[in-house]
Amino acid sequence: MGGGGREGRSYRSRTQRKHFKQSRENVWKRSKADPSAPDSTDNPTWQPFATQNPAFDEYYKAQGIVAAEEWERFVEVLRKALPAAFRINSSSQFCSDIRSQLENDFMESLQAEVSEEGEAGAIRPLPWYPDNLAWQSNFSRMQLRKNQTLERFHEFLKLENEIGNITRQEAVSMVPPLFLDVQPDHFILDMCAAPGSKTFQLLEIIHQSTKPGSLPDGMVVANDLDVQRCNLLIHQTKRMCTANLIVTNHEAQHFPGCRSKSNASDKESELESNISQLLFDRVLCDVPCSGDGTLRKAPDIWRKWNVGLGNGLHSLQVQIAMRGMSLLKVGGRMVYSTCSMNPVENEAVVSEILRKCGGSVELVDVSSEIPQLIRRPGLRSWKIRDKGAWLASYKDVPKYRRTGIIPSMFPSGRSDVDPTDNGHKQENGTNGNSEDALQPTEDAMTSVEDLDVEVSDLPLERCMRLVPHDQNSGAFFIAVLQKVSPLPVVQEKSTTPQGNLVPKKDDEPRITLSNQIPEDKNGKVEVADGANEMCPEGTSEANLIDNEEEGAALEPDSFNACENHDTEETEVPVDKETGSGRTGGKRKLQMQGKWKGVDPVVFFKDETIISSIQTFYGIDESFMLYGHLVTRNSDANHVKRIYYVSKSVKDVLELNFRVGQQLKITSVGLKMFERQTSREGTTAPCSFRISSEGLPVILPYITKQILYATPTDFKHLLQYKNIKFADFVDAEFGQKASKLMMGCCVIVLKRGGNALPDPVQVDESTIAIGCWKGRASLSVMVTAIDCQELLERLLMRIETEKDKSMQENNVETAQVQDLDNTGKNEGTDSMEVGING
Ligand SMILES: C[S@@+](CC[C@H](N)C(=O)[O-])C[C@H]1O[C@@H](n2cnc3c(N)ncnc32)[C@H](O)[C@@H]1O
Repeated sequence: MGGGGREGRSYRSRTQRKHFKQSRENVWKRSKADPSAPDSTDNPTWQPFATQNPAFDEYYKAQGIVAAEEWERFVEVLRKALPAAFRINSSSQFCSDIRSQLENDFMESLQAEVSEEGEAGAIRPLPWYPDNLAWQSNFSRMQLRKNQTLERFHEFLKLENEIGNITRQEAVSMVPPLFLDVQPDHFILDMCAAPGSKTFQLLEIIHQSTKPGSLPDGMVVANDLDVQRCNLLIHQTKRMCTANLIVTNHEAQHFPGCRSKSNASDKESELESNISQLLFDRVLCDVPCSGDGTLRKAPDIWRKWNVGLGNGLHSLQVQIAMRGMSLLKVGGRMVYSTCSMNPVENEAVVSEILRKCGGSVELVDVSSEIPQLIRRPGLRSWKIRDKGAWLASYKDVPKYRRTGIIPSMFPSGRSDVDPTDNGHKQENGTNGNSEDALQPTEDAMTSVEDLDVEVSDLPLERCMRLVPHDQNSGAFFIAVLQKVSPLPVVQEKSTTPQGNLVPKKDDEPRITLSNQIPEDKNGKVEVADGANEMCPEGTSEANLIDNEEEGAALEPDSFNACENHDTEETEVPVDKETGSGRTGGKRKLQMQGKWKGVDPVVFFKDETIISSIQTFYGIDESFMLYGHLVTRNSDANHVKRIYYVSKSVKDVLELNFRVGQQLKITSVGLKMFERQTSREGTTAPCSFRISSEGLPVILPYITKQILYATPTDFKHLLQYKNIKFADFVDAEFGQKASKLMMGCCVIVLKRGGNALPDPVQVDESTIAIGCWKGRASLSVMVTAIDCQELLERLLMRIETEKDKSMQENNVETAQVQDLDNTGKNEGTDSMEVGING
C-alpha cells in the first residue's frame, strides 16, 4: 500500500500558485450547499434543502446496503453536514512543520475550546491515513469565527490552503489511491481525473522517496473528458511542481493505446525509448457516477435523486472500466471507485468486468490492507428498479425497456430470455428512459419482498462500501482488480441485451455490443487504435484556448496569457511583451497539430539557448537538459517558457509522436525557464530565468549565480523584496551579490555553522529562492503570499532551533536572536527600522 511516507521525500516548490489562487474556490468560505451554514438564517428567502426522498429510502432499504436496524442511524448521519477534511501535502517542504503544528499546537488548544463548551470533537488525524497526513475538523464555520483560538486555526487553514500546503478533500475520496499500491516507478493512468484530488495524491506517492534534484521513474497520465474540469485539475496539480505528469482530454472509454508499429525507420527512436505501447502499471478508474455518497456535502442531491441516475450510468461505467483493464499491464492493479452507494454502479460493474475478462482479472481481497478503515463487504445480491417496478433478473425486463435495462445490471449478468417473451412484470406503454416514479406504488413495495433475487457467484464481498455512520464520513465504493493474464479474445457478443450469442467473424471489428469496447487486433490485449478518434463533443476550439490560457502547465505561447503573471509573480521590473508574434492583437495563429485548438508539444532543442542557460548557471552536466525540454512553440526565438519533463514523460511524448499524436495533451511538464522580457532582462547575459517551480529540481546542479544568505538577510529579502547591495547586514554577502552577473540568481538560506560547502549542498530542508541581480540591488522573484508563508515558517523553525542554538552558545545564536527581534517588527513598513531593529 502506498501512502505519504515521512522520510526521504524530495520537497517540491511552494510557488506557482497565482493561477491556482485565482481560480480555486476558497473552500474555507461558506458553501451555498452547506445546510448547516449558520448565516443562512440572516437571509429570509433562504430555505433549507430537503433532506429526504421517498424513492431514495425505498431503493436503498430494499437493496439492504445497511441492516434494517441501522437504517435510522444511517439516514440521520446522511442528513448531517460533512465534517471538513484536509490532507497535508506530503510533497510540501513544510509538511512536517504543518503536521507538528496540528499535533502539538492546534490539537491541544482546540480541544480546550471543545471541552469548555461541551461540544464533541475538535480536530483529529484520520486513523487510517498514513503518517497523520489527513485530518478531520468538526468545527462549523460559525465556531471557527467565534473565538480567538478558533480564529487562528481558521486563518491557518485559509493560508495553507491558498498556498497549497494543505488540500481540502473529502475523507473517503482519499481512500482509492491508497489501495492502488503505487510505487515510484509506476506508470499510472487516472482515467477520470478532474478536479484532481486523487491525481495529486498519486503524484505525492510517486515523488515520496525521490531525493532532491532527482525525479521518480514513474509518471501519471491524468485524463478527463471535460475541458473546464481539466483546468481545475491542472490548477490542482500545478502545486505539485512535477515533471512526471501528462494531462489529457479524452473520453476515457476510448483512451488511445498509442501502439507503435515498429519498422526500420523507428529503430533510432526505439533505441532511445523503451516503450512501444502505452500500458500502465496502475489504473485509477474513478468513474462518473450518480454521487449519492456525497449527499452530506451536496444536499441538493436529495431533491434530484432518482433510480434512473444510476441505471443510466452503468453502461458508461463498464465501458470506462473495460478500457482501463485493456490499458493495464499484466500483473497490474486497477482500482474501480465511485462516490455512489448504488449496486448497479458498483457491484454490477465489477461483476461485468470479471465476466468479460474471464479468469484474466481477479477481484483482490484487500481486507488486510488499511485495517483501521471501517468498510462493509460488497453485495452479492441486488435488484433493479425501473419505471416503478422491481426487477430480479433480466427476464423480468419488459421488451420495450431492454435497451435501457441490460443484463449486466443484474447479479448473474445472464441474458437468457425467451425471445417470444415480452417481459411479464408490466407494460405501461411509455418508452421513456429511466426516470423513476416519484412515489413508489403499494404493489412495487409488496413485490420487492417476493422477488426471487439473483445471487452472484463472484466474490463480490471483496469489494468495499464505506458508509457514513461508520466513521462520520461520506460514502464511497472501492474495488481492487488485478490483471493476472492477457485479456481473452472476445469471440462472442457475450451479454447482448437480446442474449443472442453471435460468433465473431475475423474481418469484423471486435466489439462487444453491451459495452462497445473496441478490441485489439491480436486479441490478446484489447487496446483501441485511437488514431481515428475525433475531438469529443464539447471540446470546441474556443474552449481549449480558454483552457490553456487559464492554466495549462505547458501553455501555448499565447501572449495575453502571461503578462500579468510576470508582473505579479515577480518584483523584478518586467516590461510588457513586445508583441512580436501577435496577429492583430489577437492570439497568434496556432500551429497545425492533430488536435484542433491544442498546440502540439514539441521538444526544445535550440543548442544556443540551452548552452547559454547551462553556462550562465553553471548547470552540472549530470543534469539532463537535452531531450527533456519541451515547449508549445517550434520557433525558438519566440519561446517564452521552457518546460522540463522526466524520462518517463519524455518516453511517452516520443511514443506519441511515433503514433501520430494520438494523445490530446492539455498540459505537460514543469515550468523550468522563463524568458525575461524586461529591459534589464534583455540585456542580461542569459535571457532565461529559472522559474520558482523548477528551482527545487535544478537547484542541486547549479554552480554559478548562487549564494548563501544569513537568516537575517534572507528574512529581509522576503520582507522588503528589494535590497540595495550596501544595505545587507552581512556586508560580505552584499559584496558577493554585487559581483554576480546581471540576471537571475539563487539565494540559499544559510543554516548551521559558518563552514559552507562550495558548491552549495542541497537537502530536504534547503530553502532557496530565485532573485534578480540588478544594477544596484537584489530583488526577490517570489509571490507575496509565498514570501509571507516562508517568513512564518522560518520564524517557527527558528523558534524551535533557538533553544538548541542558545545551548551551544555559538555565533549562530546571535543571528537567531537578531532574526527573532526583527520578527517582532513584522508590522513595520520601514526597511531601515527592520534592519536596524
Ligand atoms: C467522480 S469525478 C472524478 C473525481 C476525480 N477522480 C478526483 O478525485 O478529483 C468523474 C469525472 O469523470 C469525468 N468524465 C465524465 N465522463 C467521462 C468520460 N467518458 N471519460 C473521461 N472522463 C469522464 C467528469 O468530467 C468528472 O470530472
